[in-house]
Amino acid sequence: MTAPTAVLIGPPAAGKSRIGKRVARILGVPFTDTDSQIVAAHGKIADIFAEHGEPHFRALEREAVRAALAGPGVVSLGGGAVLDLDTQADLRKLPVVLLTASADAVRKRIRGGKRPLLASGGIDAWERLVAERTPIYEALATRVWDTSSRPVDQLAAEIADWLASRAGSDGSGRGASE
Ligand SMILES: Nc1ncnc2c1ncn2[C@@H]1O[C@H](COP(=O)(O)OP(=O)(O)O)[C@@H](O)[C@H]1O
Ligand SMILES: O=C(O)C1=C[C@@H](OP(=O)(O)O)[C@@H](O)[C@H](O)C1
Ligand SMILES: [Mg+2]
Repeated sequence: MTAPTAVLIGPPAAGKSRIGKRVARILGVPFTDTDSQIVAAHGKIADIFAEHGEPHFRALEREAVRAALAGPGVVSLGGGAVLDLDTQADLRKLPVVLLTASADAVRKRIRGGKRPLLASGGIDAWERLVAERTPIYEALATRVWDTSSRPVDQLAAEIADWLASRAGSDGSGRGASE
């Protein structure tokens, strides 16, 4: 059965989409970003929230996550995907990389308005989301990288090295000691 090489989770603007893509390229495996899948099938995330509400977005997201986790390669999730209990159960069987970032680092990264949950509240809203979700992120993480003050290339190389070094260690990729 095909299983993802790794799944990237973490708060909005931690770098999941950008770093995940780079890790996949280094390893020569496919890359799937669940938000991109949703946008391709259903249109812009901000429009989905505005027209149908967050619960509808979460249902579309769960389906995109389920499909992505059934395939190979590196999978980057949206920041709120881990709120879904079925997704939490799925992630317990996989190598999960948690990307974190400080509020100072993220403040510069969240301009542009494509994240509806941050559209009015900015960095304060981000900090509230992170406080609520941190227990879930930490419970699911196999390993954590902080992206606040290191370049994408360096972080991606380290994550790819780590994944390559554990490949085939016990067949699950999840590892015994973490
Ligand atoms: N390590 C990093 N250093 C500086 N900027 C970064 C870093 N990682 C990501 N970014 C930038 O932050 C923004 C959000 O990155 P993105 O990959 O979309 O995050 P996420 O998918 O976690 O929301 C992008 O503009 C990206 O280029
Ligand atoms: O944290 C969240 O609830 C969300 C994060 C976004 O993805 P990124 O984490 O890739 O920004 C996107 O899925 C949507 O705007 C909701
Ligand atoms: Mg993303």
